[in-house]
Amino acid sequence: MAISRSDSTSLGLISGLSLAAHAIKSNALDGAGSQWRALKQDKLFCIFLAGSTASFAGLAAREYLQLRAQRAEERRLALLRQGTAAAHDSKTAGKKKKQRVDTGKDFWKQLVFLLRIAVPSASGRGAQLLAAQFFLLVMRTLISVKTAKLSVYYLTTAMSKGSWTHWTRWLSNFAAWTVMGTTVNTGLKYFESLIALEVRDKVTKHAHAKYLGNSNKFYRAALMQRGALDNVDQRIVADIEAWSANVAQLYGHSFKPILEFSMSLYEASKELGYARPVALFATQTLFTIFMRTAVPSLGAMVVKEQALEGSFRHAHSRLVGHAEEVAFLQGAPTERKILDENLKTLTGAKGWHNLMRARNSIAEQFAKFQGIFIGGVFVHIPFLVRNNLGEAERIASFRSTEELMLKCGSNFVELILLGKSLNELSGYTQRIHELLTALEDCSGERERAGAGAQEGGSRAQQIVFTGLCVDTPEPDGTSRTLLKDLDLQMVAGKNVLVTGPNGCGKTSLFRVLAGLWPPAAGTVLCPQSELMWLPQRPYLVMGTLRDQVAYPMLLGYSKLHDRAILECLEMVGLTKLVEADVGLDLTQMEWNDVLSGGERQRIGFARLYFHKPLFAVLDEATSAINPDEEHRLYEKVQSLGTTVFSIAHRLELRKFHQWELRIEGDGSGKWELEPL
Ligand SMILES: Nc1ncnc2c1ncn2[C@@H]1O[C@H](COP(=O)(O)OP(=O)(O)OP(=O)(O)O)[C@@H](O)[C@H]1O
Repeated sequence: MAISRSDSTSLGLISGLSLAAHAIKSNALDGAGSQWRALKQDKLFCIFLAGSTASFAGLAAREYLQLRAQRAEERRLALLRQGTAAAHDSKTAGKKKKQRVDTGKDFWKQLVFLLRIAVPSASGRGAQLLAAQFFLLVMRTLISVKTAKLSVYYLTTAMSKGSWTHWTRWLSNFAAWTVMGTTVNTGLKYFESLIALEVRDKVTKHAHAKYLGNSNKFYRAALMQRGALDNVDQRIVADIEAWSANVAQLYGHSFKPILEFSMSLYEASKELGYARPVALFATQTLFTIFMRTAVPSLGAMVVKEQALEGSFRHAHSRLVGHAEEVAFLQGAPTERKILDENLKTLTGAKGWHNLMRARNSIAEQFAKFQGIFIGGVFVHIPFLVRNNLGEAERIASFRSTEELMLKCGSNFVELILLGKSLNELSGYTQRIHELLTALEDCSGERERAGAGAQEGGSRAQQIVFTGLCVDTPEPDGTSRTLLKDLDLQMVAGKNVLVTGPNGCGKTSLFRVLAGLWPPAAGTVLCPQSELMWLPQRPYLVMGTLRDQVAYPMLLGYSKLHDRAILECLEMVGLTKLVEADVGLDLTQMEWNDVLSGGERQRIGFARLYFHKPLFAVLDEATSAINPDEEHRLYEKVQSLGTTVFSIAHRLELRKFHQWELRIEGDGSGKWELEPL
């Protein structure tokens, strides 16, 4: 390694370039000719060159034409569906609403917001993992930079001089590198997966806390589309996972190139000085900036793809959820068509984006190869013109310097490509940020301002509606009046039967009572913890038979309340479900699939008997049960001291109630209360 710095850098940058230009000019014909001769001699190479060029260009062109036609067809159908005027409106509204997904100021703000959730403290597990990863990253850089130069130098010297001493040095260097490199690389991969998992865990739990925390936000976000969120499940399950993996990867892949670049540059500058490398990277930066202007935003593509993935997944889960109804109606062909349509839209969009990405890739590859080309010119020239070195020394010095410059160059390209990864990340970041902020305020103005259902205190023994108005909650302002100025006081022991035509607002009244819908006006006083709702199709939780009865308590395999639960099952005539060997531990993958409609309603009553609330809303809760059994179930409710609101169309139920609240359902919000 005997080249002194003054030797190597004595050739000026401009004079070096002019020497290179002169050499290219006088040898250009020879260069092209040698390429042509090489091609002519290698027929196999020519066949594969022609084949790969034709298949890439041909297939990409066919894809382009097909996808363009499909997109045009989709636009035409959208216009037909919405009507030209509506389509125009939505198009302009879409334009207005369309947010630019890029790596600007908003992205960084959102990213910091999410990272604070993922790594909440400097001493937590997340921070510890990041610190450990940092040590490994620096270690890998040290190994790769320090050993690369030595390794290439020893090997080239060994080969050019036929020196066993240098070859043995290379061998021991390589052996040490292999052991350290394997350990460090494995550690890096392992820590990256741990970081991704930790980040996912933290952000998902945060989303769960918002989604399933107080005030039933999951109901408002998922069912009532508050916050205009599409596919909340997709965002929580898939987007957070992809975002976490991207963040973990980006952390590792941003440190490495920065460190390796600076260290390789420092080492290479000992041979080349700084002027050439700086000129090289300045050219490459300018070239990349120029190419960038032509490529589309990856973030926007990610946003669209994830939304379409969510819709496709949603279409599948709807089929799973309604498998029996679809099977009875023999709707399989229709469902298949719906699913295939969803898939076509998804693959169409992804195919189009892949074409855009290919365009992107051409720009990147160009940036990379021109870097190698210009780098080559800068690094080769000083060694080409230097005559004061022996052959072996010249080759060894050149190879080790070239190796460092190549490392330097590839890290520089990696740094520039970080922009692309950040761009992809911005898509996920936007979707998750949207989710969290929408959940934060999906209660909406009216919910926050409205009186809602007020907790009446643990000792309150009554439910009081005062001047209550109930409207349908249409977010676009087209709500209808269901109930107006309802004044009703419900005291213990006085059951109320709520009647009226379909869609008049019977269930809606109790949605307001439970605090799911805000009242349009008036107030509701209700001991929420003493109120239970039995719908027509009771919800069955994933878990044991005991969990079905104890819900919302989740007992799992605890036998603490087994006696009470068995009694409740006996009262509703469901002891047949308790199998001798497993008892209440019986677990089903999906309870809805194994219980009949009547059995599910009986589980609802068993739940009511188990919890013994002061008040219960029975919403068509006995519609699948025969009248004799219905009678027995109602008597039991009364004997437990639970006062009920019943919504029912069957007149036989009147005898269990003291009052009837009749809702007109003619849009005026009128109602009548009569003693029975
Ligand atoms: N999430 C919702 N968003 C907007 N409107 C809704 C929503 N849920 C129900 N509605 C509307 O509110 C009205 C009252 O519904 P509700 O379920 O209270 O009727 P109901 O009197 O219980 O009817 P039924 O006897 O058929 O069960 C219906 O017209 C329905 O379309």
